[in-house]
Amino acid sequence: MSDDEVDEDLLALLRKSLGIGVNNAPSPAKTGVLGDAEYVYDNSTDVALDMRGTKAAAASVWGMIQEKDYSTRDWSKHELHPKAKNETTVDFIFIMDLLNFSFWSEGDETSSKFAVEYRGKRWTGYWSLVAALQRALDEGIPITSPSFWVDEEVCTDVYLKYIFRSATGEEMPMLQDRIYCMREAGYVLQEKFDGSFVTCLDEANGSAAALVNLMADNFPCLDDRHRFDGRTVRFHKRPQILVADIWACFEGESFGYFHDINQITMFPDYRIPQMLHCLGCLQYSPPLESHIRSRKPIESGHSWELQLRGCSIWCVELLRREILRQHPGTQINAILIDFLLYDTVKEMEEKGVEFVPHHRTRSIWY
Ligand SMILES: Nc1nc2c(c(CN[C@H]3C=C[C@H](O)[C@@H]3O)cn2[C@@H]2O[C@H](COP(=O)(O)O)[C@@H](O)[C@H]2O)c(=O)[nH]1
Repeated sequence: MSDDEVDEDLLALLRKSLGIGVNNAPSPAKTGVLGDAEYVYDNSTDVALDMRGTKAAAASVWGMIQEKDYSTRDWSKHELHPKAKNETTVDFIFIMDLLNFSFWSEGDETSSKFAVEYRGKRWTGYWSLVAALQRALDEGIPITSPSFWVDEEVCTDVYLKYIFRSATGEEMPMLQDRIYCMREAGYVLQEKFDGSFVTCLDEANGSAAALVNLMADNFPCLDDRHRFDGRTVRFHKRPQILVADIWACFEGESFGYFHDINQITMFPDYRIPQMLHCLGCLQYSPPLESHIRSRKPIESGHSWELQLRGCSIWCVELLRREILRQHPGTQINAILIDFLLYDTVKEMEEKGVEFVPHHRTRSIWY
């Protein structure tokens, strides 16, 4: 723990013991990830939100939701997403989101990036992961079983390299880190949760926030927290998208029931900030914009990266509030806005739309 972390905790302890500031404890909405995102937004110097752009974007996001009749049902419509509403699908989503990070290629867009051949198609990005998992299951490999991940006799690194083999000359980015995540998560599930993620769901007892915290507290490779401007900020992108994927897949029923699902925020990755900039919601300072346009890397934990992630979370929260203001009573949350933005940016990319590039931070957090 660094010095200023100790000071902060000591201060909190002192305040509590003196009864100072207790009654102005942060409102429920301001604790957790959303509160941390707002703190980053309030203290950002290289990323800003354009209020006019955000207002206009709220109208177009609402229009897209209406036009597509977008809902949790869309999750299962994706060709590669599992369809069965049972425990095997929960296991699939766990390994999928455990490894759901960093698919962008070091090369420029023309180079042959990592791709997985499956069902006669070449899948890239996030879909390359989903395709590799489905392909492994088709080949009779128990890729969703934690007991397989920890059996280093059978599930060797070489075997995993085969399982995640590429259809191009470029291997899966951060493969060794992914293998490490599988081993670590496998041991944690075996030692603490009877070898199954369903036990974690049971322990969370229908609370999305409890499940996110349980994952961040027990799975170090999911504990997506960083130091920003003298404070620890939590983004917890993969625990949150895991909860969201289960909620959407099961359409809020059975394993997907969470009474507090609306506490889940946007998932700060590298795609949505790009889309929010394209929509005119996010603005970059000239040095940051030129850095991103020239595809230069930004180190994990750098202030620029944390500003991009934190301001994106806060931006989607403002989009959600604006949609609710324009259309009171509508059933919309940060998850559906996020999913829609991701799918839209991928559709636009398919159509060859030119974007300002996404930022390039190599990390296991997203
Ligand atoms: N914020 C957010 N980030 C998302 C997704 C998804 C896919 N979710 C599916 C489930 C429901 C939705 O309808 C989607 O069909 C992947 N990612 C992240 O993007 C990056 C991959 O980008 P690219 O290399 O271009 O595929 C990587 O960090 C990955 O973790 C999302 O939905 N939201």
